[in-house]
Amino acid sequence: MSVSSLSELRALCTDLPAGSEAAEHEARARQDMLTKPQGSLGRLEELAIWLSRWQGTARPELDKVSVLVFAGSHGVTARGVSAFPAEVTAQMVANFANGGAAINQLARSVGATLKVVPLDVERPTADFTLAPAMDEREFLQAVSAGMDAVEPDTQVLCLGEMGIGNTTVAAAVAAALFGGDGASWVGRGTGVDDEGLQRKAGAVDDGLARHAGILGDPLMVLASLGGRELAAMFGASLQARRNNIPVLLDGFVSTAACAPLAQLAPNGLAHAKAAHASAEAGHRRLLDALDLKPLLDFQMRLGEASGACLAVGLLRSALACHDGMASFAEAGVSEK
Ligand SMILES: O=C(O)c1ccc[n+]([C@@H]2O[C@H](COP(=O)([O-])O)[C@@H](O)[C@H]2O)c1
Ligand SMILES: Cc1cc2nc[nH]c2cc1C
Repeated sequence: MSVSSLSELRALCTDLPAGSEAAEHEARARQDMLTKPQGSLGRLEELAIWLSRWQGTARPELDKVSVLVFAGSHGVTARGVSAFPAEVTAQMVANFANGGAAINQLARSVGATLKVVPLDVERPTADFTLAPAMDEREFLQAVSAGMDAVEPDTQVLCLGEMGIGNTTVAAAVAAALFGGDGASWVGRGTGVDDEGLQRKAGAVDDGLARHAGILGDPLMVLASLGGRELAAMFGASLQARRNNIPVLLDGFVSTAACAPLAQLAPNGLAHAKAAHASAEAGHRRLLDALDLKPLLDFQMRLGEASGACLAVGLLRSALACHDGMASFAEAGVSEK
């Protein structure tokens, strides 16, 4: 689908389906009949019920798990904000294609299909400290690419990215959406030293000052301070919602990219779970601001949808119980 104006995109974001309350209700009733004290499987129960709501059935399935990794390049890398050179983004796209990256192994290990979508990686966005990262046309193109990448029969979507410099970009987006200065949102990303960390905070502060006039508009924030892969993840999360597809968010960058949806519509991210708490400094604060509780805390800070992929195993375990357990009546076990 090609979104041709910001107003069209805004309208799409405010008219979102809410999932099936009936399926959620039925799934909860089933959980309460299974041979365990009610609630004793904790968040595993919640996951099965969440999948039921968004798949619209009390017996959800995970035969088609998709991992989308969007890649983009960033003008702000000129400010020395990453421990790695900008060309690593294109090099890693080649590595994904050759099957050599972490996400290739993780996706295979959980039976997920991996699609990598490079977005003009040879043409960086503008440095957001000097100009809007993307103009409206470029932004809408990236959002549309994200929407188009979502296959409607997907049963769970893992959303991730690759883009040298994008933890600075994500910090700028988070600061613009939720307030606070650069220093309060930046982290070490791929491993910058103390001076690099200061350069990151300075870049975010300069970006906030340059774009002060649009900070109240979540879509303009994403266009002006974001990047193509962030815009695409936003588009993919929107398209997933339009198709009632549950989403696993990955780390700081993936969460920041999708955060505007929560500001544009009440419960805009109800179809999404935070798969993990990234080791990137700002992630917990961002998750708190969005009222998202991470499923895992593995000190991961890779990106690539790696954390999201890891959480697919939890979903499979949740459904194994939801599907396979006997009820008290079936098993002849006495209730309390
Ligand atoms: O999303 C996260 O939590 C995350 C935390 C640290 C690093 N990353 C990945 O590292 C790259 C960005 O780091 P940097 O230092 O270049 O801003 C980018 O390719 C991300 O996928 C991602
Ligand atoms: C090697 C490398 C792999 C990555 N994957 C996601 N971000 C990355 C950053 C680097 C530097």
